[in-house]
Order: sequence, then structure tokens, then C-alpha cells
Amino acid sequence: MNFYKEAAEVLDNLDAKKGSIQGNLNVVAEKNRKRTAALVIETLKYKSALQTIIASTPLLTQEKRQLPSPNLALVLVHDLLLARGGIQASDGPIKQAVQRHQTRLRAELVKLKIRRGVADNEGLEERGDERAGRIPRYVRVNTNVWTVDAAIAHFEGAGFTRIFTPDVLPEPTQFSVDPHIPHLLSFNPSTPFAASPLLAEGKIIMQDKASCFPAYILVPPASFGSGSGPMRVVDATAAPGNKTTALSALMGNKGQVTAFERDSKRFKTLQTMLKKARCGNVVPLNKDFLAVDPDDKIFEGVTHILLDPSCSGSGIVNRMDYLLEAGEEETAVDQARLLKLESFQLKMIKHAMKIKSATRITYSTCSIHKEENEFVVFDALRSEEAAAAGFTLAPRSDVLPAWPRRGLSDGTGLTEDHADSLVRCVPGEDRTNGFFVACFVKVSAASNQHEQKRAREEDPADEVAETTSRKKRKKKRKKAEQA
Ligand SMILES: C[S@@+](CC[C@H](N)C(=O)[O-])C[C@H]1O[C@@H](n2cnc3c(N)ncnc32)[C@H](O)[C@@H]1O
Repeated sequence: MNFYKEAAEVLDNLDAKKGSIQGNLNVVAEKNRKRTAALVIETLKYKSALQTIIASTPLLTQEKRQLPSPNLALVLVHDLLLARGGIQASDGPIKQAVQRHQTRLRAELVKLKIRRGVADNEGLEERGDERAGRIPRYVRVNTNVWTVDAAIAHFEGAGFTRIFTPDVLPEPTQFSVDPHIPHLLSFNPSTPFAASPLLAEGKIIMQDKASCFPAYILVPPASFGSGSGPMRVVDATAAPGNKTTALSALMGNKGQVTAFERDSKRFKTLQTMLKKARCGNVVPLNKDFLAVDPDDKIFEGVTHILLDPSCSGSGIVNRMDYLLEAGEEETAVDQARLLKLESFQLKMIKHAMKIKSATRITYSTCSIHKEENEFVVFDALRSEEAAAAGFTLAPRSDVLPAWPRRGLSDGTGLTEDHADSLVRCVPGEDRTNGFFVACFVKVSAASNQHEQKRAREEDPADEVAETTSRKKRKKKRKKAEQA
């Protein structure tokens, strides 16, 4: 029964928006992980059908004592109705509780299939977000362990054909090398990699293209593997470690990346990923970045900082994340939550700006909301911390210039130039999940103040309107934080 309880706990965490499917599965004991993953994923696929069936029976009301968590009922009813061998547990009070209702549950399954006009159980499966079908399956070659040339030779040897048209979605037997991130390969979304030994060997990392941008922007190609790049980098919000491992590889496994992660469970996942990706230059710390004084000696000599703080995740459209939301009908943006996130994200940037040796900071989210993106950048640019240290936005020429979709200026307060220096990705349309990246660089405090003044002088009317709306927003943020 422990296996069902573990799966239910993963589902509870997902409902509470505590981490991703993968992140939650990573902390399940390794011997149970594969089986738990299969049950969680299968249950999610049928979640809305199973919820409808359970709600049509008295299972949850009559068996409250044995089934305190609706998700425990969900995984057990999944196996009772949909798995070939039924419930995989020896007889006990929990299994008996579900079995007492099996006749009714089976009848409700039949009724639901009739109502939905489907012939078999598979017809009840959720259809994923169709945008996910337009996003290639991206495979980042971990250059700490492997080379891109060896990877290309490997996949060609395995029967894949390399295509040289990066704008075309590869067919199931094709792949291409990404035009923006050279150590990234793209495959058809249906290509199965979950059980690939290349993953276990740390040779490849499954990472969406947009999620590769921050590390690549922070440590740009000129310094790639040459040893001339930054020697001391901080990843302030590291778990599960996709961007930390990318940074490590971009630095040629040299120098030092100090990786902060405040959550202890997620910290374990980070440690596992670093080990697998053979990151010899990363020092992981189970610490809250905000709790460490910017003058602490941990930060001595740190020039580059990657900030990828918690966000609403509204840009993620991959299949399983979409399934998480099925049935919740939570399409409206929760303004109070956005305000809280915005305030936390701004705090993180301002804290990073106080680190005296820092000269380059990337800020990224997988959100599509301007509240977490341009608004945060606008406030960060106008902050006392930016003015004191001399931070402004790096120009477009220094921030993935070939990427066509840039930040928003309309209604955000940002100048056209500033918006142009930001990177945005629209889910599905850009063959990535939704994403946002800003890169702050240190100029002299004096020239930054001059630039701020000039931007204000460009359109004083706009400035008045912006100041007023910013003040209103600040007030709302404070309220949301107190709520
Ligand atoms: C969006 S995730 C980071 C994903 C990661 N960069 C990657 O690419 O794999 C944000 C992470 O930051 C952690 N976090 C949030 N606030 C933090 C803080 N103040 N200090 C350290 N870690 C924090 C969260 O626990 C979460 O694991």
C-alpha cells in the first residue's frame, strides 16, 4: 500500500503546486520510482474521468477514515478500473474500502463511456495541449561528459537522419542541431527518451530550448569552454539543476558555480543531478539566497549571477503540465498570487545587485505574464540598488541577438530599447515553452543615473502615468504580501 500512498503524495504536491512531476518523482525511493512514475502519469491522464466516476459514488464520504486523501482514492480507483492486474496490494482495510464500492464504480465507468460516446477506456484519456505537439523534444548534450559531434554520430548510428532545416519539426526518425544553442538537438515530440541510458550516463539532459537561454546569455559563446569566461558564478535558485548543469558545462567544468537551493527535498534532487552530469565545478548549498548577506565572503569574487526564481509557470505547456490543470478550470490569472510572486522576484534581483563584485545578472521566468517579467524588470531598473551599483540592461547585441521575439514595451513602462534587449518566448508559437529572460549589466553608477534621467526626459507624460500606476501596484503588492 506504500506505493499507492507515495503516488498519492506526489499528486497532493502537484495539486498544491509544490514542484513539477519530475521534481516530485525524483525524491521517491529509487526502487519504487519507475512504478510510481507510471501510476502518477497514468492517473493524471485519466484524472478528470476518474474524478467524475468517484464523485458519482459514496466512496469518499463513506470511507473517509481509510481514504483521507482524495488522491489516494484516485490512484486506487485507477488501478481497480483501468490497470490490467487491478489493485497491486495485499488485502487490508484500505483495499477493502475501495473494493466495497467496486460494483458501483464499474457501473459509473460504463455510464461515463456511454455519455462521452467512447468505445474503450482509452477514449477517456485527456487530450494534451495541442501547442505541446509543436514543441520539439529538446536534448541538451552535456559537454562535461560528451561532445556534440559524438552525439550526432551516435544518433545517426541509431538510425536517425540529421536535417538541416531547423524551422521544420523533425519527423520521428529525424533530428536537427539547434540554430541558437549549438549543443542542443531537437527531435520529434514523440521520440521516447525517458528510458534512454544516455540520460542515466549524464550524456544528455532533457531541457526545453528556452530554459537553455539564461545560462547561455550569462556565459556567452565567446567564453564557451575557452577558460576565459567567468571564474565565479552564483546560481541563486538552482534545483532541479537544469541551468546549473548548463552553466557548469558552458564554463568548461572550470571555475566555480555556487548553487543555492533553499528547499531541502529539491536540494537532494539538485545534488543527484550534479553528480549525474559530473559537474566538478559546482558547490551546492542548501541555503536561502536572500538570507545570506550580500557582503558575505561566499560571494567574494562572484561576477555572474543566474536568477531563475519561482514563478507562476504559466508558460509551460508540455503535456503533463497541461494535464495537471485539467478539470481545475483555473484559466483566470490569480492577481494576488502574481503580486506576491512579483514582489519576491524583485527582492531577489535587488539582493543580487547588492553583491559588490557582480557585473552581470540574468533574470528569467517560465511565465508569460508581464507582471512577473517586464514589470519586475522596470522596477528593478528604477531601484535604489540598481542606481547605487550602476546596473542597467545589456543591449540586444549582447542578449541572444538572433532571437526574434523580444520584450514588451507597451503598457510596461520600458523604453523600446530596453524592451528590445529582453527575450520572450510564446508557448508553441516559438517551438518552446513560454519564457522570459533579462540580462542586467553593471555600467558605472554615474552613467546609469544619466541613462535613467534621459529615459525620463524622453517622455515626461509617460513618466507621470507610470509613476502613478507603479505606486498603485506597489500598494497592491504590499496588501497581497500581508494577505
Ligand atoms: C524555477 S525553480 C529553478 C529551476 C532551476 N533553475 C532549473 O533550471 O532547474 C526555482 C527554485 O528556486 C528555489 N528558491 C526559491 N526561493 C529561493 C531562495 N530565496 N533561495 C534559494 N532557493 C530558492 C525553489 O525552491 C525552486 O527550487
